[in-house]
Amino acid sequence: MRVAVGNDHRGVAVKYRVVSLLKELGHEVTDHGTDAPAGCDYPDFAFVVAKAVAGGAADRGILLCATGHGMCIAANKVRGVRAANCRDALDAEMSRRHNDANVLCLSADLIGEEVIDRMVRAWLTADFEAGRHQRRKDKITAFEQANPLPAAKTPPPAG
Ligand SMILES: O=C(CO)[C@H](O)[C@H](O)[C@H](O)COP(=O)(O)O
Repeated sequence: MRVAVGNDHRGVAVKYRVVSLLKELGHEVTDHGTDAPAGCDYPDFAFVVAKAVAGGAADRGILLCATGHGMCIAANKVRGVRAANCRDALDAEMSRRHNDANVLCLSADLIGEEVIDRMVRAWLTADFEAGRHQRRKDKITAFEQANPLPAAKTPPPAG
């Protein structure tokens, strides 16, 4: 799978671990995150990854910040993105099975490394169940199409 990854300054170390795991699992990774410890702004990275997924340049996205909340809020502003901020492997798996989440948001501060590994593995292997969940997903898509947000502009360089 082609996986776009993004992070702010709080997610640098965990990003390296996630990128390494993704490569080990055979995925093609594009790292859109910062490598610098200097404070920066999570929306700059969330929008790049979300647009890569929504536009088809990536199959999935993974975003990391201190809690995952900021990344998740920002990513879900991009039409076609279904970002889920998850805390454990079952949570991540359910975001795929019921919600067809295409972006996984992770907390770099609140989740242990081993749990993050399990989450990434579970999220990448779980399939959308469709069925009744397809109807609900379709309602979200229809809402997005009826209430379009303005297209996100390319964010300025971080820093
Ligand atoms: O948006 C967030 C929290 O809801 C992200 O986790 C950010 O990483 C965090 O807010 C950054 O905080 P900092 O004090 O500027 O490092």
